[in-house]
Amino acid sequence: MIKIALLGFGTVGRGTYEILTKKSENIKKVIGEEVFVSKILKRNLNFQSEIDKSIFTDNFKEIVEDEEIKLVVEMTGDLKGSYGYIKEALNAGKHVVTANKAVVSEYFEEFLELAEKNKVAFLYEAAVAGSIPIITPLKTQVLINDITRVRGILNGTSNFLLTNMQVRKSEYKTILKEAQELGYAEADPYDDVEGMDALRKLRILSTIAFKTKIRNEDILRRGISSIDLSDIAYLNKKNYKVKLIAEAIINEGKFKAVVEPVILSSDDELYGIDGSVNSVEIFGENYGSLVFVGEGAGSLPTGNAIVSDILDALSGHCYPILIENNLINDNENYAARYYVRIKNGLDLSADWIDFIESHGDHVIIETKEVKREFLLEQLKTLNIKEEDCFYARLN
Ligand SMILES: NC(=O)C1=CN([C@@H]2O[C@H](COP(=O)(O)OP(=O)(O)OC[C@H]3O[C@@H](n4cnc5c(N)ncnc54)[C@H](OP(=O)(O)O)[C@@H]3O)[C@@H](O)[C@H]2O)C=CC1
Ligand SMILES: N[C@@H](CC=O)C(=O)O
Repeated sequence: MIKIALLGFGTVGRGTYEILTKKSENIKKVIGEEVFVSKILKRNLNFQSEIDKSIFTDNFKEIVEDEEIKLVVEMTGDLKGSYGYIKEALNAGKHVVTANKAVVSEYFEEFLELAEKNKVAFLYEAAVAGSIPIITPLKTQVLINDITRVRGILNGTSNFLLTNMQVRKSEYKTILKEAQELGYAEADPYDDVEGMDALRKLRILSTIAFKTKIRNEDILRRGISSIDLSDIAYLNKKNYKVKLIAEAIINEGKFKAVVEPVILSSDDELYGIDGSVNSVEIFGENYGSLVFVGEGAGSLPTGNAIVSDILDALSGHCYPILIENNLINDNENYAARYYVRIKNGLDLSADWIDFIESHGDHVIIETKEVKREFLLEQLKTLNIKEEDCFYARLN
């Protein structure tokens, strides 16, 4: 019997436990032994449980000091706590599997080094794009294929929000509440709607894909919280959709990386990716693009990615990642055409504007191709706060 411990028993922890229990016979066949959850860490032990309460603990020492526990699954979402748990578990010679993109994106290289030093696996498939197996195939792809671009919808909550605003014409706040109730959103949904969560996932994906260290602070970010139903109605009329897109691209030793709302026409690969579904496209020299699609959040979808990692860690099926490039950040040259919605009544005769249309108390602008920084400067000059306007890249 192989003993493992779960840290956290919320949306993801419960999904993981359910799959491990339901599929225990298959898992035993592959691993050769029963994989048994012997401890579950929680902060609050005063709760109703359908499973034996004696396996719950609020004391991490009971897990890290138990030599029989070979693998720890971190699913707490707490940045500070999880950093300590993961570090201690790796140093204690235990494999670690996590769903926590906040901690992975912050301490990625440190955890990889610790895992290597202690000869254990450190796996994080569930931290990027929920159910989609992307990390594992990407690690293989980079060995045989130069990846030049990664692009995707990496946050289920914001996609659920944008889809439902468009389809049901419901208000932003109503749908965000639903996403929270469905267990899609982060503890602080700011991370979802302001693009932080997608940025962390892009940091992990692009670091692996481009074999270079791309940090959270190397990525430009703009969220969707200032969108309103007037933007959706305007875009809908033109048969466009807006999506929060994460994209990183390399060109001649330089990279650009951004998370921002993008307006898509119906011929775009990501146009039909709706609800809490995510999609990742990778572009490689041996093919045009590979597209991965699947549920981006939720209990069983994420639990599925966790259990896949548990199987890989226990059976030794883990490729390392390579960091061998030193690409230069070229975000200052990031340029695009933008849709901008701002209040009416401003003096807007400017040569960066391609098209302008008045809609009651606001105007809609389509810009010429401008540097992103230039657009932000123009908005500042016009005295427009970021939260008082909505802008999105025109694809
Ligand atoms: N929800 C989703 O769809 C997805 C989530 N993730 C990631 O998975 C992780 C977990 O998310 P989710 O399951 O939704 O979160 P939940 O809030 O539903 O559950 C968190 C669990 O962790 C426990 N916990 C929190 N902090 C600590 C701590 N310091 N020490 C011990 N236990 C702690 C909580 O215990 P208690 O209740 O006792 O406080 C709770 O059981 C996060 O990193 C999230 O980003 C990744 C992909 C998808
Ligand atoms: N909050 C995240 C959960 C999965 O990573 C999301 O909405 O995508």
